[in-house]
Amino acid sequence: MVPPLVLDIDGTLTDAQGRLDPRAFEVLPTWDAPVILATGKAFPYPVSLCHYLGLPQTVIAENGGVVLADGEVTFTGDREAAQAAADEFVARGGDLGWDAADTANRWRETELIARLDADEALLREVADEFDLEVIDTGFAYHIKTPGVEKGVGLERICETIDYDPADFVAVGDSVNDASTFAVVGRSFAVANADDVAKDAADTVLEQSYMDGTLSVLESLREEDAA
Ligand SMILES: O=C(O)COP(=O)(O)O
Ligand SMILES: [Mg+2]
Repeated sequence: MVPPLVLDIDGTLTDAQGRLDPRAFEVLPTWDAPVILATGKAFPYPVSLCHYLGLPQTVIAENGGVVLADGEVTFTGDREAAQAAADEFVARGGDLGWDAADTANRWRETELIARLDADEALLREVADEFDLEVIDTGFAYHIKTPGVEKGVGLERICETIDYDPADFVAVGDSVNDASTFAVVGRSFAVANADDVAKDAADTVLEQSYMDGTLSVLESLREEDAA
């Protein structure tokens, strides 16, 4: 049997611009074990991706703030505190960087994000005053509750499905994947990963983005066939 997978989305199943690599449609629907998408994106993004990939909806969104397994959703993280911090950031002259529709945040339930061209120093200063943290995933700054992590979300999912976190193989690219890497059996950072993810991973891959992820999936299939 191939092992279950917990896969980051941006930087891991995408290219550098965040566009989904179409090879995901070949390899993920035919994976013969659970595939969990674990992302910093808002809940609708991984749900839609599961829908269009034809995968069961088992997802970790908002860096662990939102978890869906077996038709049940759970939330952790203080969205109101994140909103208060964001309002204060704007009051002090900051700009989250989104247009009026703000599709990056409008469905967020446990945290908020700012564009990478936002004033990082001011964002960190304000977040600190609200006992929140700021993480830089390489795709956005997340204003989040400390302790809300993808790895905790995976542990919660494992309480409802018949697997242990240690059964999983993880692939990821950034600081928000380190907690996943800490609880799974085997972890891989793609070559484009940040230093935190590289340090946390068991293995740093030679290839970047989906090329790196596919190299892991191919070798897992070879191990299974051997
Ligand atoms: O939302 C982000 O900032 C990054 O998303 P990811 O966790 O899927 O890489
Ligand atoms: Mg990522």
